[in-house]
Amino acid sequence: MITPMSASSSELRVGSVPYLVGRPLDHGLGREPGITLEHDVPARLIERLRGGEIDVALVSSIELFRRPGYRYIDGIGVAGNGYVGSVQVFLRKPIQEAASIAMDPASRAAAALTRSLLYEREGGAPEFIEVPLGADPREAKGADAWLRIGDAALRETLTIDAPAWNPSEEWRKRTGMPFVFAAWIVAEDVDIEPHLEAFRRARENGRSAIPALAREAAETWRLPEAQCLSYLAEECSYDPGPAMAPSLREFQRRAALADLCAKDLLPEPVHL
Ligand SMILES: C=C(O[C@@H]1C=C(C(=O)O)C=C[C@H]1O)C(=O)O
Repeated sequence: MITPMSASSSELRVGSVPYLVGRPLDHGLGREPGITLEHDVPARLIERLRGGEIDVALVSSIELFRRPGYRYIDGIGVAGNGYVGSVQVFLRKPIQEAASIAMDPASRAAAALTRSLLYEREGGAPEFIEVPLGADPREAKGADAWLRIGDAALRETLTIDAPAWNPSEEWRKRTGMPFVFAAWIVAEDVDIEPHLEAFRRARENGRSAIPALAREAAETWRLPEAQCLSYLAEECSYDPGPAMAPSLREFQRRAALADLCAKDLLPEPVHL
């Protein structure tokens, strides 16, 4: 794979999600010397990380357990404390009765979480319908429910009182832990250490920017500012800290049981 000429070999090529939930962690990162920052949906970021087109990505935690050689920045990531308005399984039938669920094609972590939580459902797991990238899972033929992530899910949640099942809330009930949706995943042989300070600064700047981010989102989407703020500041957390590694391990254990990842990969944490 030929890398773009604009990225010199010493530049760290960083990817992040295009959703509001990524902003508190990547704030100003693209203006740091030696770093280029691009946004793309999680499924595409993973392809680009695997293909060597990017070096680091704020992306689906499950990827850590699907390929050897990754590391991750410890202590920071996109985590759900419980209910999270931007990761929803919207329902046409109650979750216990849904025979088929269409998956958001952009998602990898929420998709694996949903599958692993329903793996041992009483009466058997539902069928999971994969739809192509760019397609709307809501339109999948015959689906009793559909998973949606990101801004589209958040806006649907806050504007329509649609029945939904919340995977992150279910995870909290079952495990008592926050759920880590996304981590800064570092590709093999990438020298992240000289750039760690920039990632720490982005997190600090992002923390201070949360009220402004909530205000902007509320204006753009014509939503109540208080709800956007409670989404960013309370439902989501960006500093899972020492809870991060045990939560990731528990996710790996449960996902491996459902055959969704390797049970024995041990990605190394990079201390910030
Ligand atoms: C909370 C979210 O976390 C995310 C969910 C991801 C996934 O399902 O693969 C990946 C990165 C994050 O964007 C969200 O997108 O709403």
